[in-house]
Amino acid sequence: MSKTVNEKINIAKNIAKSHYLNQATSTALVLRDQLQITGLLPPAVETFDLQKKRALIQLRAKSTELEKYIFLAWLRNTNVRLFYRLLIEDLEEITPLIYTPTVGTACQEYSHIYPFLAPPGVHDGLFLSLNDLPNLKNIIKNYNPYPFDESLTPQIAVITDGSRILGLGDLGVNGMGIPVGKLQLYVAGAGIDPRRTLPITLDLGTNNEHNLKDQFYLGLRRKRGSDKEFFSFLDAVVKTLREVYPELLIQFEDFSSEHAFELLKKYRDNTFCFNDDIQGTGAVILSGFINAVRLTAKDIPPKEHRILFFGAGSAAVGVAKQLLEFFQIEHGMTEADAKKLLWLVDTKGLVTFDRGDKLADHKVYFARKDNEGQQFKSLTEVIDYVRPTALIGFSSQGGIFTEEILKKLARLNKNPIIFPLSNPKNNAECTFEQAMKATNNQVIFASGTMFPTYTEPETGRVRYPGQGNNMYIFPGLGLGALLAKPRIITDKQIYKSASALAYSLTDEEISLDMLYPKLTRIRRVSAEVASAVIVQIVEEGLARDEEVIALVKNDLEVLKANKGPQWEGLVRFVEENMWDYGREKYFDSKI
Ligand SMILES: O=C([O-])CC(=O)C(=O)O
Ligand SMILES: [Mg+2]
Repeated sequence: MSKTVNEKINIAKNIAKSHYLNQATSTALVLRDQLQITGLLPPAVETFDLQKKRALIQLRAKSTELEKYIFLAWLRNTNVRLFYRLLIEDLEEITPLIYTPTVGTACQEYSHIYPFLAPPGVHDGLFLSLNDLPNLKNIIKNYNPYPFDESLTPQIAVITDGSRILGLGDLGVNGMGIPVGKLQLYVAGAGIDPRRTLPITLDLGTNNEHNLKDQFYLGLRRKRGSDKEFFSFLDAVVKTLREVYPELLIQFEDFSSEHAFELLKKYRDNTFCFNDDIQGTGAVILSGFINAVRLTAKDIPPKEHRILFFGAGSAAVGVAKQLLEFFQIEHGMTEADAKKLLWLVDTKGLVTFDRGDKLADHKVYFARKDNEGQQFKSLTEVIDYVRPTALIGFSSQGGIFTEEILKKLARLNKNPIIFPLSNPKNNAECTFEQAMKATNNQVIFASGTMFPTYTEPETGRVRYPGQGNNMYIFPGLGLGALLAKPRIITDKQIYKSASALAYSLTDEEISLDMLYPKLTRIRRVSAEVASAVIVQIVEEGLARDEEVIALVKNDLEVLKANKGPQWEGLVRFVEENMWDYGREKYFDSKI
């Protein structure tokens, strides 16, 4: 419904200081008069381009990554569209500043940098503490970043309890940087409307002694309580969120492993939700693995891979489960045979049935039974025993893939697959450069946080590290689900997101041996991921959006008649539904 000029001005007056519609120095003089803000801005009227240029210069003048993070947070909270223009147009430069690795430092420092994050009236996200239990509904309604348009209710919430932030452990409410950061990637990567995102941090206390002693720590000063307390609080939060926003998609993020698995089990069949660390990371690594299998196919038949996980938390087990599906679906293996290709190592060594300790539930399924009573403790011992073709790190132990380990892998394989996936950068098990040098440039590599490219000294050839980060999956997965409107997210939808990502590589990317597409293509890639998810939702009979159902059926017919490229109509529809910083112009100088 289009608004009349007067309505627009009324809205504008109400929100003259709105961070969303703020055009600052781009506001036309006539509009400044109408809004009664003449004199409150310097006289020059600038273009959006010039504003962006100044913002970039200011950003680049900051001397530390944390200062850049603070600057960008301030920009986002005062001028949303300028911020997103910067992020979208300079994605490779800005993403590491708002997300991993810098977001890790920002979370560690959150209580110290807090006052500079949000000007009055602007909220970074919603905090729900145990003390809020009696009043959850009203508090949830307090979070309303755009009260002037009732259609702009939240569509996606990213929720953490701060108990396992990246590989940094329990950071309590300081974990707020993560939901905020992830939702910015939803906007940049898949065009979710920034006004419809809801970052939530739950405060159930923290076991982080450093935070508890820090005078500036902004959360409850108490330790985390029992599982019973945790699950009943989560029940109340999820139930109330669904009452207030029945169509809300919930992304669980950075919960401690045990809780993460339990929450997913509890809610996956009755709530519109997924877990990013288990399912999103699982999908993104599966996708990189599909391409790694392709690259090594002439030397290793897919069914002969031997995959060693160093680290056995939520992400590792999530990836292992998806690889299991891959070998069954794509290579016709039985579940039992596929499981034999996977080994898990935790802090006590190779995960075996007869190790003598009580295994956490999520590890039991993958515990080896064929170890003939032998136990293997150190990584070196395990590697000598398993002789892996692929080594996947989820240990949060920076540098643990030493030169010796990397060389061992290179002796065992022509092209060893090495994925040091722990975040942020300092926790990565090795760097790209180390892996290239130790393997004579033969490694097939992906990390969780992006490393720089590597130039082979002998040939001058530039090599590209893969970034196996779930930011290639969750934005597209979320967008697809929001458009098709299923009531739940199924494993098959997640699987389809992974294969769509794997097959989204262009010929150029394939010729460069890349495992993942270039980050600069993220919107197109997200559209392809979203489309694959939508098709799956329709095929499962779960779609509730008539337009989407009709589109998929139409594309199917075109496909059957061999008339055009697969799902092109759908991909276009998805792209048309992406928010863009330039699309709305309430403050156009014409009004
Ligand atoms: O945020 C990231 O970079 C990936 C992720 O979910 C995690 O490490 O927990
Ligand atoms: Mg995470």
